[in-house]
Parts: sequence; structure tokens; C-alpha cells
Amino acid sequence: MTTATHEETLGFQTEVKQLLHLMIHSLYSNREIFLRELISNAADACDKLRYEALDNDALYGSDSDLRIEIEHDTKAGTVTVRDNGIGMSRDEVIRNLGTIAKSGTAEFLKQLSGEQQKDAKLIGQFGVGFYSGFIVADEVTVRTRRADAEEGVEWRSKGEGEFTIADIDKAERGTEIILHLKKDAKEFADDFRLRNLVRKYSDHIEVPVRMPKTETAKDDEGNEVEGSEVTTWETVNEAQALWVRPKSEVSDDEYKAFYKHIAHDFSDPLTWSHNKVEGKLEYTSLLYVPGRAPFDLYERDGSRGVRLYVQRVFIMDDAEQFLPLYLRFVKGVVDTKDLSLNVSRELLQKDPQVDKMKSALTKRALDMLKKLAKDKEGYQAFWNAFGSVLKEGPAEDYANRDKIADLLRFSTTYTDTTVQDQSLADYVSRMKEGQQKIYYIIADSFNAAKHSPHLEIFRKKGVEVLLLHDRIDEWLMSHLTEYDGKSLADVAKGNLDLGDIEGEEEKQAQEVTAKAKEDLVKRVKEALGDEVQEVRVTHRLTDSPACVVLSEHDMGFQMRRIMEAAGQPVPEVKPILELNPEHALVTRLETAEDDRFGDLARILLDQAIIAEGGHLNDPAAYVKRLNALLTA
Ligand SMILES: Nc1ncnc2c1ncn2[C@@H]1O[C@H](COP(=O)(O)OP(=O)(O)OP(=O)(O)O)[C@@H](O)[C@H]1O
Repeated sequence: MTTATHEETLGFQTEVKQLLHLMIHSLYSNREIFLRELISNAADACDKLRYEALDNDALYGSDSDLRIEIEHDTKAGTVTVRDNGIGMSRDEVIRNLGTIAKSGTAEFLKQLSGEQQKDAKLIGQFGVGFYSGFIVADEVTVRTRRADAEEGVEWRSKGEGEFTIADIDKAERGTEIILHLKKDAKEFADDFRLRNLVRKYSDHIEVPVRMPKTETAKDDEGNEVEGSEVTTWETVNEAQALWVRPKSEVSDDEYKAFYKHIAHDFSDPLTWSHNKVEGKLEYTSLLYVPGRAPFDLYERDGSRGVRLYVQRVFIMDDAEQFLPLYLRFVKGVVDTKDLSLNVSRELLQKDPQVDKMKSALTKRALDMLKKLAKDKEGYQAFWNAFGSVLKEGPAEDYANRDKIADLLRFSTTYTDTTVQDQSLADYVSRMKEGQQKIYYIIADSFNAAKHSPHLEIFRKKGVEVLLLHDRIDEWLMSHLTEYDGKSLADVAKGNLDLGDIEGEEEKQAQEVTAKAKEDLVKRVKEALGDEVQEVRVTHRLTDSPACVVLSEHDMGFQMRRIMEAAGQPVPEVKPILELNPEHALVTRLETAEDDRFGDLARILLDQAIIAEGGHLNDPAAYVKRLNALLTA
């Protein structure tokens, strides 16, 4: 008989209340996942005990046989999930089962609005696994004792805003979770159902999941002998670490289920790569590409990295030293013999073995993406979710720049859609005769890129241009200067160079025009003074009267705006104004006098800045000038 003492009733943190409310009222579909979540936690608790016991063998007491047990009582309508893992102290219970410390929870609640409220898919991704018990139970009891504590703790709640906690006697270490099933969830108190669920969700978990099996002796006539029931524990899951098994013996479904376990994701991964490496370094890796981006992909302290095991002993989650930052979306497991069992995050940072594994795993991950790229649809899903993260690659990982370049996808004038689905290899295969460079334009939005005046000559000549409009693009391009022996050129920087696409005659004709317009150019420069670096005539425009360009090595407009928005100092650069000698407005400018000339020249400059997506220093002055011109 246990005696409860030091009993108190505490309120759940507000977020937990919201979450429980959703669990109880909205998440009807896929209710069975509660078992997966509880087994997953129990397995983690066993992993943690095994890890702590490396330093303190006494934690095992007389029971080193780690296991999870599942029992049910049809009459009482209960399901119990029990483990002999690390257990929890009173403080831990209050912290872990009364609050949600993770910042992701608010995000989770936001994502669960509207239609998604009916969808349990997001549970688990935000570390709300335990609470999923309330999908099927109207009361949950947790009885637990930490492996290094004398006293046990009981936690009880109906999921309605508060929970009760008390100290209890508990002989065995570990945690026992008793779900008092709701009326409409009694179906789960069924042996056959539970066994199926364990196999479906937890086969890959290394800790054995046991269920009681009752056998009754039969007499000669085949009738059950009353009172002869013998109950034994039977291991229901495969109970072998999945990555240890040979590839050929693991089914796709098992790989997928394992992914969901380690990534806390409910959707299938896009692909995976499972490898055993022997030789100088010995390790097994199983890497996955998820199908969608986690909420914290762009957060500085977002979770990333692999699960690290040393000789099958779980060491840590989120070991980020094994993959570069630009592959932070990759999930998986690394199990090695080459590290010591008491390795810490600090030690990982300094270990040359880890560096070697990192470069091998990076190659592995890039190869996995290369393979995935053969499946157009799958790769597009990957690119839409993680493309802008992969774009960080060329800057971070110079050695693998070429491999990463092959994996990049862009919007281009060839397709003229926002979908980024064209590779550099696709571009190169379509290059025109005489074209030596890969052209691109960077703008703040797809439309600004697509309609940029800089593209006019390229469209006229049928030369493809990459349309870059992600925030990271200018950063990417500053580190990706060459592909397949061809240099990449920003069409908004420097002099227009179409290489051999233009014939000699064309070039000569342009020189003649430039000469003829020398006077005009000089007058415009005088009128605009310091506001521009230079004025010149151009033949890159067909429809627009003017455009602004930067010098070859100036920081681009996009990067300037990002840095300005971030409050960073940016070096002042003056644009170069290029005029289209064929345009009617430019012709008109030539015949204008004095003030009118000055106004027109400024309007051309301001318009060129606007067309490129920039902001005017004095927009009201522009409007005034334009209005004066319109009413003249
Ligand atoms: N069986 C258990 N034994 C020991 N501790 C547990 C057990 N179940 C839950 N916990 C503790 O409660 C915490 C909260 O559990 P919960 O499932 O809500 O989130 P999580 O496990 O941290 O996240 P996720 O479910 O995404 O892995 C766990 O991190 C763990 O510390």
C-alpha cells in the first residue's frame, strides 16, 4: 500500500492548458499515436539511464535489464506504459509535465489553427509528446522514481487546468503512466490492438517492449483447465537498433517509422542514406532528408544535428558537430566506435576524428541529395522547404562548392515562373552560341527581377538570365563565381558584356552612337552632379529610357537594403546612370533647355532607381517634378 504525502495541486502553465484543450477537443484523427509518443519517451528514459550509468553503475541496482512494459485492463478501461529508465524527481515532474519550456510550443499552437486543429500531425514535433495521452484518456496518472532517489512521485490530472502531485513509495525505479481511457477510446484496452500498434510504431526501438501473455493449459479434449493460467512477458517489438541491421533487412516502412521517432515528425522523410563505414574510422550513419521544414530552421539556437551513439549507447541529441550548418535540416543517427563514451559537446568540437566524420557525412548528405534530384517531384519538395538553407553552402563549404552548385535550383527567364526548378546544368545546356557567361539578376522580389529593365537586351537576344529573389541570393552569388568553367555575371553590375553573342558590326554601331551622344552624357552628368558616379549610353535597354547599374565590385542593391534594415553601416555607393539612346524620352531630353533639362534628367534617374526596386531619397520632389512635366 502506498502512502501519498506532501500532496499539492498546481496549475498548468497557460500554454499547456491551451495545448491540452486542443488535444482533448480537436485532435480526433490518428489517436493511436499516443502510444508511440509514450513508448518513445520511455525508450529515451532508458537511454538516459544507460548513459548516466556509464559513470555510476550503481544506478542499475539489481536490475540492469532495461525494458518497457505495456499492460491493459479491459474492465477498468486502462492502459499502462511502464519503463525502468531514469525516472523523474519531484521537480522534474513539475517542470516536465506541468510546463512547456520549449519556445516552439507557441508556434505549435499557432500552426494548429483552423483546419489543422483536426490534425495531430504536428504533435511531437514540438516536444508535446507526453500530453498526447489526453487524446485518449480523461485522466492520467504518472508514478515515477528517479534512479538515484529514495522517494517516488505521483502526478495525476484530468487535463483540465491543474494537476496534483504527491510523494509516494515506489519500489522500482522508472516511470509508469496509467491512462484512464475515455468512453470512446476503450477500444485501446485490447491486447491485439496494442500489439499491432507496438509493432507499427516501435519495432525499431532498441529497448524491448514487452506485453503479458497468458497461456492456459488444455486437457486431453482440448478444453482449458481452470486455474492453470500462466502469464509470461513477451517481447513484442523487434528490439534491435535499426541502424545496426543490414540495409537489406530493413523495410522502407521501418526506415520511415524510425525517422518519425528521431525527428519527432509525423510526415515521411523524402529520402535516406544508411551506411556502415569500416577502416580507419568506424561508424554507422543513417541520414534523412525531411519532407518539410521545422519551425526553428532559421532560428539561431534551433535544434539541429544528429543523434550520437557510441557503440550503441545513446550519448546526445542534436550533436551539431557532424554536419555543416547549411545541412542543418538533415536528421539522423551516427553511431561510432571512435569516440569515448564520456565524450561531451566541448570535446566533440576539438576532436579531429569528428572533423573527419563531418567531412565524410557532408559528402554522404550531398550525394543523397544528388540522388534525390533524379526524382523531380521529390527534389522540388526538398528545394521548396530547404533550398534557401542549401544556398548558404558555397560560402560555408568551399571544398564542396561544385557539388552544391549542382544541387541549386533557380527561377529563370526561360520558364519565367517563381518556381525555382532550373539547375545551372540546365542553363548551361541552353546557352547560346558565343555566350561565355551565366547571367543573373538579383532583386527583392520575383516580379522586380522578372521586369527589370536590365533584362531587355537579354530578352531581345534570347539569352537566358537567372532571376534571383531570395534574401540569401546576393550572399550566395558572392561565393559562387564560376560553374562548369563559366563565370557568373550580374547583369546589373559593370559594363554590359554579351561576349560573342554580339557581332562586330553591332559593336561598331554602338561605338558610333556613344560618340554621337557624348555631349548629352556630359550635360546629364553636370545636371546630376554627385548623385551619380557616371553617366553613359547603353544598348542594354529596348523599352526603358534609363537604368542604374553598379560597378563590378560594389555591394549589390539587395545586400545593401538587407544590411540597412539590420542597422548595419553600408558604404555609400553612387549608381551609374545608363541612358537608352533610342528612347523618345532621351531624344526629348536632348532638345530640352536649362531647368527643364535638369528636371528631366532627375526624373530619368529617379525612375531608374524605382524600377530597380530602390527607394528615393526625396520621393515628394520626384512627384512634384513629374507633375510639373505632365502639366507643362
Ligand atoms: N517515461 C519517462 N521517463 C522519464 N522522463 C520522462 C518520461 N516521459 C516524459 N519524461 C520527461 O518529460 C519531458 C517531456 O516529455 P514530452 O514527451 O512532453 O516532451 P519531449 O520528450 O521532451 O519531447 P518529444 O516528445 O518531442 O521528444 C521529457 O523531455 C522527459 O524529460
